[in-house]
Amino acid sequence: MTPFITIEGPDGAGKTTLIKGLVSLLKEQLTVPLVLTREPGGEPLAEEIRDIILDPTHTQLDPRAEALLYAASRRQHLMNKVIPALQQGQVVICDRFVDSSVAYQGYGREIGVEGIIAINQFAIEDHMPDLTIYLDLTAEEGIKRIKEQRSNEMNRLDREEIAFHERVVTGYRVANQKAGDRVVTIDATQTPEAMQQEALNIIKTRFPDIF
Ligand SMILES: Nc1ncnc2c1ncn2[C@@H]1O[C@H](COP(=O)(O)OP(=O)(O)OP(=O)(O)O)[C@@H](O)[C@H]1O
Ligand SMILES: Cc1cn([C@H]2C[C@H](O)[C@@H](COP(=O)(O)O)O2)c(=O)[nH]c1=O
Repeated sequence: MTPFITIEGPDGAGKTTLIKGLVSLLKEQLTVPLVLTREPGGEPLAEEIRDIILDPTHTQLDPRAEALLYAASRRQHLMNKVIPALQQGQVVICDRFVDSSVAYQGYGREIGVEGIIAINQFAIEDHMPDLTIYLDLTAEEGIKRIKEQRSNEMNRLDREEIAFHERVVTGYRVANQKAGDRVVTIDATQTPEAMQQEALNIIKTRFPDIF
């Protein structure tokens, strides 16, 4: 089976920027096809759920309803895009997956990790990523980047108070320590080019057979 690789990190850590550069490097070097996708979303119905979740006017969305919507979007995307691609021998790179729910809903919303893991086990069964690359940045730096460079595109989650984003970063770091070698951390204060090269090297070391 080809690998399922996820990219994680707090808002503004540089996931979108990293993925863009990494995908062009990978396309030159991989011997198998590559599918790039994202959560929430990645396929038509899941994208509709994304629009509901991230709409800045949906300020009344209940935290547990939000967690369930992320899990529903995840299930839909997993069944209709990720698993079929892996079965066809494609490498899947996904911008966010279940670790985001643990960090944002479990820690950020303070729902608790056990409940989030339970609803996500129902959603994903045993389909965990083979590798997760975590971009480590403080909440303050990530939100600063977004406010300075992308303030016209701030979604409902981006607009949360800084304490929420700090809990998200703490949550990621605690959860990563329990995840063993599935999660590899990259220092996201580096230049985009240095981060892309480091991510490429991590993937080459872990999955030499796809190059
Ligand atoms: N390594 C970097 N150093 C400095 N600025 C960066 C770096 N990578 C990305 N940026 C800038 O930070 C902002 C956020 O980057 P990007 O959209 O890639 O982050 P993201 O992790 O995808 O954010 P989100 O989770 O909110 O979608 C952008 O304006 C981008 O140009
Ligand atoms: C998958 C997932 C995402 N989130 C949050 C994280 C971000 O703030 C938004 C998605 O926006 P992006 O620009 O595509 O990163 O949603 C979350 O809270 N829980 C999740 O499971």
